Amino acid sequence: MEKNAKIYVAGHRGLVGGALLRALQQQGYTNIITRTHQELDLTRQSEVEAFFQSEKPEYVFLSAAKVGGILANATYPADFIYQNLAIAMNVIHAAYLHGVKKLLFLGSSCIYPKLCPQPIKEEYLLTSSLEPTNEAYAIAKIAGLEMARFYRKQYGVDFISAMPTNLYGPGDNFHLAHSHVIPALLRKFYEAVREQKAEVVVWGTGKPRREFLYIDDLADALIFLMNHYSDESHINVGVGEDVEIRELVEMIREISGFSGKVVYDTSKPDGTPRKLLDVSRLTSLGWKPKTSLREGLEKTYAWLVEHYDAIVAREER
Ligand SMILES: NC(=O)C1=CN([C@@H]2O[C@H](COP(=O)(O)OP(=O)(O)OC[C@H]3O[C@@H](n4cnc5c(N)ncnc54)[C@H](OP(=O)(O)O)[C@@H]3O)[C@@H](O)[C@H]2O)C=CC1
Ligand SMILES: C[C@H]1O[C@H](OP(=O)(O)OP(=O)(O)OC[C@H]2O[C@@H](n3cnc4c(=O)[nH]c(N)nc43)[C@H](O)[C@@H]2O)[C@@H](O)[C@@H](O)C1=O
Repeated sequence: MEKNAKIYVAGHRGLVGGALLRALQQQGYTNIITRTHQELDLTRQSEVEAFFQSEKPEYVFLSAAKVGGILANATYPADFIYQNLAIAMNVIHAAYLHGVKKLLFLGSSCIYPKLCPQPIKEEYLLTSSLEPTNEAYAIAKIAGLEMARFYRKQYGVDFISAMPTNLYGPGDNFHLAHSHVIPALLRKFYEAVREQKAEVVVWGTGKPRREFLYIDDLADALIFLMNHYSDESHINVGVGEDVEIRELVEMIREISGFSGKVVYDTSKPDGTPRKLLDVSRLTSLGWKPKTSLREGLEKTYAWLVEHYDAIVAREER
């Protein structure tokens, strides 16, 4: 990407899009275009085509999506499949129609089978059944990455797909019911300390393992891929190591200073037992993450403490 190239970051107010915007600006990219969800609903085909027709972006990071944690995915499967299919279909097709030089589509490690061999290589896609709690979202994301691949095959366009592991960091969604595990637990422990609660409730058995990538490292990886990767296969983006949810809980408990009881609510789903990505394809290109889990959690906790009142006020509106 040339420093003055016209770059569209879709979903720039989200966790990923926000970090991408910061990283692109820091790296000296000067011509970035954005639209809020309210200004441009990417599920509306004619609006998306009109936007591409008038703006003619050269590069597109497709980081807009309907996103949520395990419970949101399991509770609203129709919303997850409809919105994510529509966004992928509309943006990828409009990018082809309007001559976008390169597009990066974002999926997620949940596209792989529930009981996949570990660590998960890119080629394990579609080799057995999906995890039921996020099947609808995974099917939409698989459709998106396959669409990018088929457009490359038929039309010769440079569309690539990245599959990140679970992400976290400043600017995440901290909603107690709809968010992912790290923002939910950071908030639960912070509130327990602040309100002197006796216990913190963690969902599931605590036995599943998850791999976590800090959001600024992801943004750096995505810009790296836009500049250095061009292949029909999607590519995994992660750190190559994972932790048990119980270990994560202990780290967050320590950071928060909470000394009460931790209770596991086993009526809540565990989800897939493990989804550790094989990141050798990415590391062999010369990219690796910089932020340890402990450091990333500390930074995100500090961010939450600073923004807690604003987060609560926004939820109450
Ligand atoms: N968070 C994670 O752990 C992971 C995320 N990913 C992928 O990264 C991408 C971004 O996720 P993340 O940043 O976490 O998600 P967020 O929910 O933080 O952000 C998504 C953004 O997309 C926007 N958006 C949603 N629907 C529409 C729409 N119809 N039209 C226009 N804009 C829309 C949202 O705007 P608004 O809020 O106004 O609706 C929001 O700004 C997704 O593709 C996801 O699959 C992959 C792996 C893990
Ligand atoms: C990124 C990824 O994210 C989702 O999949 P997930 O990895 O299962 O996501 P999660 O972060 O919500 O949970 C991870 C683990 O943590 C446990 N857990 C404990 N306590 C809380 C808790 O308080 N909140 C949440 N959300 N989880 C908790 C929880 O029970 C589970 O065992 C999908 O949206 C999927 O589509 C996707 O792409």
